[in-house]
Amino acid sequence: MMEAETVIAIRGLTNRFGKTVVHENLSLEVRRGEVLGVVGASGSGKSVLLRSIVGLMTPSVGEITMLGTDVLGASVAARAGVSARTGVMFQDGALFSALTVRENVEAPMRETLSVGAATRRALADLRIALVGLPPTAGDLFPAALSGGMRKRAGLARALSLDPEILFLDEPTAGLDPISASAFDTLLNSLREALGLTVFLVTHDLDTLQATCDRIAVLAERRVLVTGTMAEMRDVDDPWVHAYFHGPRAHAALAAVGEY
Ligand SMILES: Nc1ncnc2c1ncn2[C@@H]1O[C@H](COP(=O)(O)OP(=O)(O)OP(=O)(O)O)[C@@H](O)[C@H]1O
Repeated sequence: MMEAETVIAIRGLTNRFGKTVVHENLSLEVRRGEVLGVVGASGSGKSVLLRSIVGLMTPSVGEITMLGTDVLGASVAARAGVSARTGVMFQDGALFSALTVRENVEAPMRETLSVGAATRRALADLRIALVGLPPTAGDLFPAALSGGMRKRAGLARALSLDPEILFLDEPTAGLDPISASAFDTLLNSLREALGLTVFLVTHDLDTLQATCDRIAVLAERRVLVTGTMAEMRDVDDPWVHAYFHGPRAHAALAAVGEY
């Protein structure tokens, strides 16, 4: 079998804030087409890792290659070229409250695509339909949306430029279990339809079970272990054991008949 292409390679990453060392010599690879779930205790540096990769912060030390570009050493233009091939959905959706959903989805296009207003609008409406929002949602402001709809709107904006890699920070946090499960289903169908690579930060064991090919555990300032959900159950580490054998893990696995 051919090895899948590596689309993100992180080597020797160190992040510190003053005396706090969040990451030290961290390495991780993400392969094309996979959904990689990133888990770890609160404060283990999941968000800092995501922010380092997408260029929202500059790591103290290390190398990050994304889609073949050394992003930390790249020119602003090269960096922007890589960003245009990725989409990011932040935990609260991070929508502009003064813009409608459609305008939010159009925002990344305005900076990157040289297309007219009508085409931009049509592309935005396609994304809105893709994430399962009704056509009327395009004219609404974020404040008028339910939590689940706001997540979908954030996802539509992350998909604005038809990205190859999608970054999701806690996409199901704050959703009721039915909405969370609907989001997992949506992610699976989009991933299939669009051939996405997904970097997913989550605490949600049901989401890990339902969507991820591989899991990376952040602990001790690095990626302690990577593997499938099943492999995580055999990892000999107190945090990993507690997380993947706790009552919530049992419930998540029981739901799919694996326990
Ligand atoms: N801009 C910053 N300045 C100083 N410290 C920061 C900054 N951003 C993050 N940190 C620190 O880095 C550590 C990791 O934070 P991060 O938000 O990545 O954790 P996390 O794993 O995403 O946690 P959670 O699961 O609670 O969201 C924390 O100790 C945090 O206080």
